[in-house]
Amino acid sequence: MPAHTFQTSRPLRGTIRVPGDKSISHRALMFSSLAIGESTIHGLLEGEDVLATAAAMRQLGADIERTGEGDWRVNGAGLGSLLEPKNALDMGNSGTSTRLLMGLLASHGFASTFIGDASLSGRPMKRVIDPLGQMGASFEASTGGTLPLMMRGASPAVPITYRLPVASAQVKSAVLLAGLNTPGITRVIEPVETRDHTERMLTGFGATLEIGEHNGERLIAIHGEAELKPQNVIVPGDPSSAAFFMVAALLVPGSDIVIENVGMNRTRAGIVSALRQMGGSIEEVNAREVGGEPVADLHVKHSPLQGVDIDPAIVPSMVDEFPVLFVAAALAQGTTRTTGLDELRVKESDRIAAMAAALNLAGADVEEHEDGLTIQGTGGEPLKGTPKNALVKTSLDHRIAMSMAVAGLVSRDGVSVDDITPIATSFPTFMNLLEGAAA
Ligand SMILES: O=C(O)C1=C[C@@H](OP(=O)(O)O)[C@@H](O)[C@H](O)C1
Ligand SMILES: C=C(OP(=O)(O)O)C(=O)O
Repeated sequence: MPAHTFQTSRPLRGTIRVPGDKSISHRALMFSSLAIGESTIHGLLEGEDVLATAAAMRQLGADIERTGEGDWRVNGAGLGSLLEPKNALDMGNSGTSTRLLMGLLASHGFASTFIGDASLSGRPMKRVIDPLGQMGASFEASTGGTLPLMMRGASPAVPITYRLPVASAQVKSAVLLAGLNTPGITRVIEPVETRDHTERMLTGFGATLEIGEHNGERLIAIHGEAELKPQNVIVPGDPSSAAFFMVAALLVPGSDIVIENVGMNRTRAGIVSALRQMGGSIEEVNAREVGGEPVADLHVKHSPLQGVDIDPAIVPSMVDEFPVLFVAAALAQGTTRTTGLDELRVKESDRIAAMAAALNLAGADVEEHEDGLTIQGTGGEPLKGTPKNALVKTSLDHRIAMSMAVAGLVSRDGVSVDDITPIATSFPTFMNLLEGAAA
């Protein structure tokens, strides 16, 4: 467990690029593995979560090769031709790998076992077991529906119409991926829109999807027994990773940076709106489309921030960015109130409790509620930092580690975190980029 102390930073300057989008990288590997023939992927995130997906797709019969930095080549066997895995599929720390692959394999007629680390083994899987069970898959899971878990897929599976009980792109995607190899039409109703990479990318790979409306809610229909065609995928930079540098540059006096090539998909870009609402100067330059996704360079300058009430309707479009938003709020002028964050309690850690504990330890004024935090900001004064010999608990959660790294940049005595290894799950170049930007 390598601990690390993050100290006051010089201004962040220059132009940086964050690694490829994690959600898109997982899907690029999965969908390429289902297409017959050779796909290429450029800008793939080479973080541990995505590497877990690559390893699993290899176990299922895909031929996957790294040809250069972020460049990958995939030869897929075709939908329905995946092989029964000989060993358990090790999903590491990754909820996305687990839930999307469970969906995909639910309509393949063989058994697979899913295992993961201590964090992933505590996360709820009933949310995918329920709809996939309705489609015909059967399960042996730990009591409470957690990993380790054995699933036997159904062949043929039964198409269903499923209304999402939680706003989750992972659950939506699991059902749609199960629908790919299911005769007929599988439908998902989404009361609250979540990230739409699965819909966009499956369409790009040649599947037939219809997006409509049902009683005012978003309806996605996928035609089963699809034939996917190989693609050249270009992965845009991850807005969830860029968020750490946005907040760092807003908070550290004198900062002025450009973060190039950041994905600005409407269903992901809530953090930019929220930080602007707080008074942050974030300018979108050179807006363009890359690989079917909107992308821009973000010019971020140090700004005094104001506390705000965050509208819970924005939550799905920035669900992973709340830990670092809490850090921005801790340095803002006045009170920030967040609500509707129940889903944060079932991420890699309970991110509401973990950030309340971490920020309070670092000298912030944070009150925890059932579904959010209320934070009294310092008005730009540095946080005190963690007391001597006290460490922030990161609980196998990369986003807690990186958020508290940003807090350390604006602290008097530094912020010490107990373990920085989880950062490699989503952002293996974080430490180098941070050092470079503040050099
Ligand atoms: O579909 C995806 O790629 C993801 C969906 C979100 O999870 P939920 O669907 O559980 O909210 C998000 O937190 C995760 O980092 C990636
Ligand atoms: C929640 C996250 O990922 P996952 O669910 O894939 O573990 C995340 O990256 O913040």
